Amino acid sequence: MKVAEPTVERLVQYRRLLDRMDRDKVQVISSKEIGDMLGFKASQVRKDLSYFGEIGKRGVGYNVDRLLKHVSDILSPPRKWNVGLVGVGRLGEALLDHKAFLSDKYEIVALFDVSDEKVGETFFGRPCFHVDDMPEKLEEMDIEILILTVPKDAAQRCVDAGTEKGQIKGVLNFSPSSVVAPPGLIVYSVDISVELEKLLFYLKHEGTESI
Ligand SMILES: NC(=O)c1ccc[n+]([C@@H]2O[C@H](COP(=O)([O-])OP(=O)(O)OC[C@H]3O[C@@H](n4cnc5c(N)ncnc54)[C@H](O)[C@@H]3O)[C@@H](O)[C@H]2O)c1
Repeated sequence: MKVAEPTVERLVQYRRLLDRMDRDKVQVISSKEIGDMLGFKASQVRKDLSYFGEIGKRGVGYNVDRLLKHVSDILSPPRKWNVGLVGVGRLGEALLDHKAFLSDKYEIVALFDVSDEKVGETFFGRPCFHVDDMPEKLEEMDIEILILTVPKDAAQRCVDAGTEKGQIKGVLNFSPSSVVAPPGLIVYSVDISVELEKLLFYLKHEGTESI
């Protein structure tokens, strides 16, 4: 099923909000309330949530607990993904140290680098291995996702090493370079400067509705 990226981004926001509501013991929530809190139209919320199967009843609202489970199941299967982070530099360490990266859906279990000062060390409780040992370590530690926080020129080599034994399914690429991926591998690139440019665009065209 092909789902547009803005829809997935909204689903992530729904899950965060519902998680908070659930912890606050809120039992029922309407599409209008969700929309008001997140800055979306109620019709958009209803459309997103019904796309994967009807769950709420018109005029009654959604049961928070059920909707949270529904959205969580859509976003990720009920399992925990092991993640490897490649490039333990400024950005890599900042990500490792951030509580936003604590989740029951994924866990960074191993680190990879080329620096003699880092290989063999432990960072925030995770062992750092040499990139040359990546194919074996990924298999051994059942890692299926890579986060790349390496310099631009190193990104392709890391993807190649990561996919050598064919078990990597997804790559979150922070380096400012596009990489060639074998068929079936999902590469998702994140660039804060691109996001800032998008923000500047919307500020320039004030009143343009963001998606
Ligand atoms: N996407 C974003 O918004 C964003 C923001 C900041 C930085 N970046 C990018 O993230 C990357 C890392 O930035 P940084 O400031 O942390 O750099 P850094 O120099 O502090 O860290 C890079 C790390 O990668 C390691 N490394 C180098 N070659 C490697 C290889 N072949 N295999 C494995 N590890 C290798 C280095 O030893 C170092 O530990 C850069 O490409 C930078 O442009 C992206």
